[in-house]
Order: sequence, then structure tokens, then C-alpha cells
Amino acid sequence: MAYIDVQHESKRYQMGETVIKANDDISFSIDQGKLTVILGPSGAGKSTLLNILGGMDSPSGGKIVVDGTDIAQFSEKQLTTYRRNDVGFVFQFYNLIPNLTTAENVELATAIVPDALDPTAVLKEVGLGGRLNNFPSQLSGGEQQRVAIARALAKNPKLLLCDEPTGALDYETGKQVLSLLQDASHRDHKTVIIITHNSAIAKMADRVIRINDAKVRSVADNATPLPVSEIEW
Ligand SMILES: Nc1ncnc2c1ncn2[C@@H]1O[C@H](COP(=O)(O)OP(=O)(O)OP(=O)(O)O)[C@@H](O)[C@H]1O
Repeated sequence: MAYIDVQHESKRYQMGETVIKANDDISFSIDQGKLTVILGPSGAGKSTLLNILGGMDSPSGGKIVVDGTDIAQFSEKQLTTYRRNDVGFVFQFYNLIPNLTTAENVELATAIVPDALDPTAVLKEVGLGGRLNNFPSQLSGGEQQRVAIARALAKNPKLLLCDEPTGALDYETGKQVLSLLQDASHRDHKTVIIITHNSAIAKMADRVIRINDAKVRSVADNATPLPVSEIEW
């Protein structure tokens, strides 16, 4: 059985007289441990979908089955537990707490979950063993994003959701961050979803879901996903 099974999901926003369809009859599935890229232009409905998969928002209709349970039926309380224990988030602008050090930013996240990993060990894995006591303002953008990835991974989540994780980074730094996310899936068997408008990134994924104008336009699998180091754009 697929780890994620989205069935006929829709999300509508009422704006006065007008109804905006942000997601319209979206269906796809994702297997456990796979890396998926959700690709589409600005306004396609990607963030809306990611927010719903992450339990930050609820769909207007359809099913969002994650690990056998339809999270669209969850109460607010169940969604809070789901977000806390099952999902790690990585956003474009890192969202670190500025007055906490690198280590403290990760510790804060791990303190509230049952199966957390050791923050220092995870920070070492993302190459930040020497920056544990620095504040975010003392780190480069790429380093801050690596702290955010460590914070998400240290929760030991089943699912890692990444919204334009390289959007604020230069080319080489962006590639380093994507390599970490590919490792999280292909080496550590996390289910990783990356949303982006950069079609070149699609080559690193096991599955590529193209979204445009609120609908899924194609779902394609890469038999041999490329290591990030071999992708150029
Ligand atoms: N809270 C909201 N209220 C009203 N409309 C919304 C809301 N959130 C999203 N939308 C609309 O839904 C559509 C899809 O937006 P969404 O942010 O999901 O797209 P996206 O593919 O992530 O775009 P981008 O890459 O620019 O972030 C857009 O037309 C957007 O204006």
C-alpha cells in the first residue's frame, strides 16, 4: 500500500463573490522512502497541497490518506499531534529562531517529540558540527537551511516536506541542500517531498508530479534518479 494516497483532493477559497480553486480533483500516491518532486509554476497550487499534506490546512474535499489514515478527517488536536510527530518541514526562508543557537534551534524541535534523534549528531551529519554555538545571523543562508534540515530530520519524522528549499540559495549551495534531502530519502529511507518550479530538480526524484492550474497534469517515475551532483541547470 502506498504511504501517501491523495484521492480527489480539492481546496477552494471564497473571495467575496468569487471562488478560487487552488487544488482541483488532485489524485496521486507516493511510496514510503521515496523522493518526490511536485513541480509547477507560480500559482499552480503547490503550497496549498503541501500545507494540506503537512496538516497545516484541511482540504475542501477528498481524502489525504497517510500511513493508512485519512488526515482530512482529523480534529485540530489530531492534526497538531500529526504535525509534531510525523512531519518535518523545510521552508524557503529557514524559519529559525534568531535568539537561539544552532544546537538550541534543533533541541527545541526534538524536545517535543517521542522518538527524536540526538541534535548534535544530526547537525554533524549536515556538516555543522563546528557551528553548534552560532546564532542564525552568524551563518550563511546555506548553513541556515542546513540547520533547518537538521531540525526537521532530528524529529525523526516519517515524512519530510520541503517548500522551495533552495529558493533563497545560490546554485552550488542549493545543490548541497538538495543532496542532503536526496540522502534523507535514498540513504535514510525517509519519504521526502520537494515542491519547486525548477524543472531540472525533477531528475533527482523517484517520482515527479506536475501540477498546473490547480490540477495534476502528469505523474512520471524516474527508473534511475540522478545524484544531485550530476544535475545542472
Ligand atoms: N489563503 C488563501 N486565500 C485565497 N486564495 C489563496 C489562498 N492561498 C492560496 N490561494 C490561491 O490559490 C492559488 C494557488 O496558490 P499556491 O500558493 O498554492 O500556489 P503555488 O503553486 O505554491 O505558487 P508559488 O510557487 O508562487 O508559491 C493561487 O491562485 C493563490 O492566490
